[in-house]
Amino acid sequence: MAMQREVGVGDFVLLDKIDLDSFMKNLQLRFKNGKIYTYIGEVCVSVNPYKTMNIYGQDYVEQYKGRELFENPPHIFAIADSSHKVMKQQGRDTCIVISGESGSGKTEASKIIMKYIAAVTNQDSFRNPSGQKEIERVKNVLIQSNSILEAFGNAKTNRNDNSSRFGKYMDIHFDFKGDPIGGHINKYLLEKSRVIHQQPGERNFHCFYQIFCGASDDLLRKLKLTRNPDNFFYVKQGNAAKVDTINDRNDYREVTNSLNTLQFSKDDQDTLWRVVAAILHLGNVEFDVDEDKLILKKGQSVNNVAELLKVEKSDLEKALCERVIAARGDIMRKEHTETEASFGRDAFAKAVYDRLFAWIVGKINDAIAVDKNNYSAQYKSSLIGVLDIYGFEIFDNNSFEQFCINYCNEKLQQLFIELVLKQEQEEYNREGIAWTNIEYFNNQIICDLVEAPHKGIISIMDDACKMTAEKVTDELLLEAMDKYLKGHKHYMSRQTKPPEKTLRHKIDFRVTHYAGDVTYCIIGFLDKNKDTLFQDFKRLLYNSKDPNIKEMWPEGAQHISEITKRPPTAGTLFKNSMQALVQNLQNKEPHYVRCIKPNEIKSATAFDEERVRHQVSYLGLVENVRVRRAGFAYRQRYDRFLKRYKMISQFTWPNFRSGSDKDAVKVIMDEKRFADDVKYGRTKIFIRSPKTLFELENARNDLIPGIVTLIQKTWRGFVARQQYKKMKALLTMVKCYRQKKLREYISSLENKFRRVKTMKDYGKSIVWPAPPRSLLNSAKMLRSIYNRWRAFMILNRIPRASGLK
Ligand SMILES: Nc1ncnc2c1ncn2[C@@H]1O[C@H](COP(=O)(O)OP(=O)(O)OP(=O)(O)O)[C@@H](O)[C@H]1O
Repeated sequence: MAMQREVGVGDFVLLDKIDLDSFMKNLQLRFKNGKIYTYIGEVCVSVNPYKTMNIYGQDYVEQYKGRELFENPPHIFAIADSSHKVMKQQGRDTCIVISGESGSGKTEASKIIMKYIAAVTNQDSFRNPSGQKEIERVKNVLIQSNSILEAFGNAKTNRNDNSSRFGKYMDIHFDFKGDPIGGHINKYLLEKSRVIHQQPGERNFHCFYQIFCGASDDLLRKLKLTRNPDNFFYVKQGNAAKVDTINDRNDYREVTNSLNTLQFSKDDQDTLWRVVAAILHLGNVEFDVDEDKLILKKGQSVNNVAELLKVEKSDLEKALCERVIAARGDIMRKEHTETEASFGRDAFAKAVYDRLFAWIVGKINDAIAVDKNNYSAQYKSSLIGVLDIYGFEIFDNNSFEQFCINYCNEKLQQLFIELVLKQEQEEYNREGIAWTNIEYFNNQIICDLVEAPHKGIISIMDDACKMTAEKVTDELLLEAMDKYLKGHKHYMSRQTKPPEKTLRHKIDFRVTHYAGDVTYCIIGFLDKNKDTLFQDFKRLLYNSKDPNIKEMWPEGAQHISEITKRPPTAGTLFKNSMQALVQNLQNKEPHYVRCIKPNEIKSATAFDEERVRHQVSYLGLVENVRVRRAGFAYRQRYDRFLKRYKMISQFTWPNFRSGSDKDAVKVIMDEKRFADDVKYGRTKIFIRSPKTLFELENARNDLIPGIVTLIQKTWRGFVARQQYKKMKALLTMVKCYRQKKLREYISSLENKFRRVKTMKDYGKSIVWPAPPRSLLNSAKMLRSIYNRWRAFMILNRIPRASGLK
């Protein structure tokens, strides 16, 4: 809560005015000053710094470990720590939802969170070294799974060199001590169209290039590949086919290491690269028409595909050129047109890759699953879910994919608002403070527009897909949508609203999302929703001699007569997965990281105001501030509040002795005349306006120098007194020591010289003991006294008169 020393405000809730302009001003000010994190209550807004920040080291881990959010400047570590703390202390499942557009830093954020959790766990390892090893293994496996997922699920796009082309939800399971013991990954909507087509300047998935740079000559030979990707149609269209030799080679090595760590067997790895190579060869399969008959152009590609997928070449050729259809109960084969054949080949390539990716995720899940033998059910475990999912997308041309992604955002936003409101209301209830009803945007109406049974867009699309294939077109689908949705507040097309000239006739429709209007082009919706893959391909792969490939295509086992059974459409599958995701998240204590991309040029300094403004709107951030604030800008527990501000009243400084913490807080607020701006809950104080808090902070800051001087003075006095005491004690010790040594010396002399008078030589033969250093002078004096005495005794023996003779 050190907001005074912050740049701008560290929490948007403390803005004087809640509107987009004030929000932007604060965000920009903080970004320019290197503050990339800002809170909205417990939500962390993160702006991609596009440079290495020195804020993730061990020193920062120590600073944030076990601390409350308000104790330190805003940081993503604080969100990770809070999530881990709730999970560990209250045994509740938590989740961290990370959202933002492509390149805004979601994946980096999820990696930072995972590394933080790895850094703060498994710390009492000395008690149980074998347990420690297992936890270290789990952490390592969880982190290494990233490089595999990135190789197969990420690609270079025009917006991000390492863009995740799928949504990811990862559960990390913890034991009762809060140490990670395993995990599970769910993937959503892999952008499989990238396998067959890339925009200019973009690349296919990384693995397609890694293989050319990293694989040994021997492996390349087995995969029937040359080192040059330009020979393969599926990787060269983006004009970015040029591999980044060093990076791709290093990444290949890293992936191979990770595959080994995650226990992908040699056979598994063999399957994996064979399938990737098969797709590359499939892209080179071409068709021709010879005397009205569809034929495959001559070349090695089909042979290569068949060999790599371990299927019969003749079966593959058949599947590429014709399909089985059921007509009035009869099973017949129908030859493709050339267009159908190319479409079928591409659908095949996409589906094979999609299944491969799903299989990889499944294998990773096997490797990171909680070991039930090690952690028996009696140990209650909790989890943290990390959701790294695509943000709202609006392009010049929006298609089925953007439609799904935006629907996903709509649902998550709805969930977010619901959960924040629920949390707020619960807190108000607990504290006995009356809830102020606030107006907020209800996304449910848009979610319904998409997902409602019978009259939602997905349902209308499904109905269209069920109609006899030949007759239905995208145009007819749009007509059906117009018919059912005409008059809906959030839907329009040129047909339902003719004056809307920006919409193209029979091509466009527009949805008013919470983040703004998005125009979708209907062309391709039907095909993408149907996601047709001819049954022949499924059977072909089910009959592969490679058991891994067979395992990827279980539905190929269906009997030929079952072909008319329609699999669920892409839209319905996505809708179901979103509904399951939301249901899953609903049961968890949520934490949010909202990522923002400051510019399009990957610059560490540029702040493209217009682009950021859009993102702030798409993420609904100003709405978040309004809901979070719900009448009160700030709230805090009495004990913590008192600890921070007790110095500003003479009645509470240094200690308040006439009542509870709440009474003390009341005394402060009354004395400073803030009583009208606050409400007193059962355990917390609620402050309405940020101004009050700033004034409290100012008062505190004015007093701090005096207090610091006082503390320094007291401390210095204390230290000096301690030193004085120590010195005195030391002198006494020295004195005692010297006296002791003297006593010892004297007594040894006494012993030696006791009978000196009776000795003939008066003790000349006596060896003097070495004196202690501190008595060197005294010893010298004693010796000279003795010498004089001895001389006297000798002279005394001589009669006085003898010398006179
Ligand atoms: N905290 C950070 N510190 C330094 N650089 C960062 C940080 N966050 C993001 N970046 C930079 O921005 C790039 C894009 O980030 P990231 O891949 O996480 O975006 P994303 O939101 O996951 O995008 P996509 O949706 O396309 O996958 C990173 O490769 C990295 O260079």
